[in-house]
Amino acid sequence: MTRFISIEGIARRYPGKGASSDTTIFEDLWLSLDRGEFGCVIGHSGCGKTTVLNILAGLDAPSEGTVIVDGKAIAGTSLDRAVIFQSHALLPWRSVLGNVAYAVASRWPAWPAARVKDHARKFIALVGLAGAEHKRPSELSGGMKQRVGIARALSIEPKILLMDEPFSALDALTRGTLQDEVRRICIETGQTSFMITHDVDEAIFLADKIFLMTNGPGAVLAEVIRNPLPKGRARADLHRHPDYYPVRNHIVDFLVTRSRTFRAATPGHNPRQVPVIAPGAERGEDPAPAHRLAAVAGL
Ligand SMILES: Nc1ncnc2c1ncn2[C@@H]1O[C@H](COP(=O)(O)OP(=O)(O)OP(=O)(O)O)[C@@H](O)[C@H]1O
Repeated sequence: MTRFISIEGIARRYPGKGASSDTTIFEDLWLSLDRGEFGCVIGHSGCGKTTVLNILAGLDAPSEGTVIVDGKAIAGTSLDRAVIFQSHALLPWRSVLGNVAYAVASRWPAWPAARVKDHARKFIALVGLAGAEHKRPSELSGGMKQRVGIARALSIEPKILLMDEPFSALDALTRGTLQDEVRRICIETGQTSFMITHDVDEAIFLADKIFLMTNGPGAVLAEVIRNPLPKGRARADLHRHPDYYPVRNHIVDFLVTRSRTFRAATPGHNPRQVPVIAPGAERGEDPAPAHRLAAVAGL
């Protein structure tokens, strides 16, 4: 089956200082997403999550391996891949409309100004900022700025939305509201998305697939969790679903212990055949071994 995003055996190494050998941040990483899927990467600081996202964005290049998006190997940045960072990076001298319209005009340079503005307004409304089009970034709250960042990224109708901890700088209430909006928009628009988070609940709420990375250096993709929660899940009720704690406990156990010991404890691990598991999918049983799916994370 052809995957929409296919990361094929990538590694990232940095040269060592002086005579010392190279440092391998992660290696032999294989993972894939189908069109319209939402993937989240979880792993400890330094395992290379941002590096993977930067490689997908074309901002960095792998030392080995290839990334294929929609059938083509990526080379450099592209408006097909939009990135939302933790800090919003808005142009301070432009209004909300100006910031989003700037991206739209870059994507479709031949469009007349009125069409660019109409298109930008549609996405500003989609993130709940209708009425704030004329405001400058200095007049907006952190949450509103991040909404502008989301509108700007979505307005160019990217093939992939890449998000690097987009909500981590926001207060809990705003974070929750924006998680709801991103989920709604991604489902409504069929947006393929790849996100880094340290927040286990955020991953369980948003993701179809959760990629668990071991600690770096020399990190590997250990497992892929196929989220067993129903598509129509609501954030407020997440903890009431019978599959919620099995998934959460599995991820937390991984982060607390197995992310550190995984490589030594799993000598037969095949990075191309990473287990795909759905903890708790058949309720009340020991999750991990019982529900290993036959599928693999790579090709
Ligand atoms: N230019 C560089 N030269 C050497 N090492 C680098 C360079 N850039 C990044 N690294 C190292 O690569 C590793 C992975 O960095 P990365 O930011 O991808 O990790 P991360 O998992 O996203 O971490 P965090 O969760 O803290 O954001 C880190 O140990 C970092 O020090």
